[in-house]
Amino acid sequence: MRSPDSIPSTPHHPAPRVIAVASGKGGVGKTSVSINLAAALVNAGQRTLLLDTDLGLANVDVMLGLSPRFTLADVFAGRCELRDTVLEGPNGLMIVPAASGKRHMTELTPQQHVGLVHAFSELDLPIDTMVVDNAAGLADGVLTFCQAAQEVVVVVCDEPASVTDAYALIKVLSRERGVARVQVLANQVQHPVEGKQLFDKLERVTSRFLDVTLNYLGAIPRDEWLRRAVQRQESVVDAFPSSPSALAFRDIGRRSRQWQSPAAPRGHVEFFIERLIGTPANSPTRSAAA
Ligand SMILES: Nc1ncnc2c1ncn2[C@@H]1O[C@H](COP(=O)(O)OP(=O)(O)OP(=O)(O)O)[C@@H](O)[C@H]1O
Repeated sequence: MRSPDSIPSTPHHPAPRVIAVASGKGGVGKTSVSINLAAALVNAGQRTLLLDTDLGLANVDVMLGLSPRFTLADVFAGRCELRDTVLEGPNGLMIVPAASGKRHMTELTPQQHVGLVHAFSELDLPIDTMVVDNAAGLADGVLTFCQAAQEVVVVVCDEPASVTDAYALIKVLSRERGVARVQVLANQVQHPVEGKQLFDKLERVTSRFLDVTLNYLGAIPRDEWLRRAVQRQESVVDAFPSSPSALAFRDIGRRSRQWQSPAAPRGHVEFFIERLIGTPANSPTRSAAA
């Protein structure tokens, strides 16, 4: 990555809104949600970038049938700049892929996670929204990317471990990272009521023990069309636009403007912070990702 003295002056494009998708437990459909939410936002006319930060088990590129020339692993190894990793996906969706199976990529230091967050301020692309697909679990990288986003979407499904792990994630984000608002998305529901019941269950505990506001984004049905789309290496939004899950994603994407983003930066590590506060990019932590 570039050294601080070769950083260009203030970028031309306004700061995009950053949505971090996380779940605590693995396998609940977080990557499917990230891909389809990004595709739905593109459908709604937003210029969208999908960032895969699952540095140990990346799969956004595989799920979309893309063959990246460079990934984030190459950025950290100094083989390319962050901008070189950006791939063009379906309908102009931009994608920054991670690297699968590179064990050392899961061992990045907290400074390197922060460095990656700051490196995005230099990426002067015309983006309205960036969707960040996180790894499962509560590792430092997940917490840093969620903390640095304007919105955190926690994906839950109707399994006890999913609900307890989602609660554990929200608790750490709230108590240790100052996250004050979390969007909850129920996935793989059998019936719309099930999604709201899951949300109510989570909210009952968080409102009792944590200082965090939960907002219910809605539910994505368990849908055989989504599985077929995965097999075709496409988003269900593009492959089967009138399927139940595609309609639900499009509805959530359309409403995303009303999630009430905070107007001002929160004053800690944040994606595109330099652009939000309107000063030239110049952070000593920037070179940490190099
Ligand atoms: N709404 C849904 N309907 C049907 N199948 C789904 C749905 N959401 C996800 N799946 C299926 O569940 C499986 C896991 O999904 P996905 O890889 O998105 O989960 P994940 O939470 O990102 O997993 P991990 O954290 O382990 O990477 C996939 O095979 C996907 O096809």
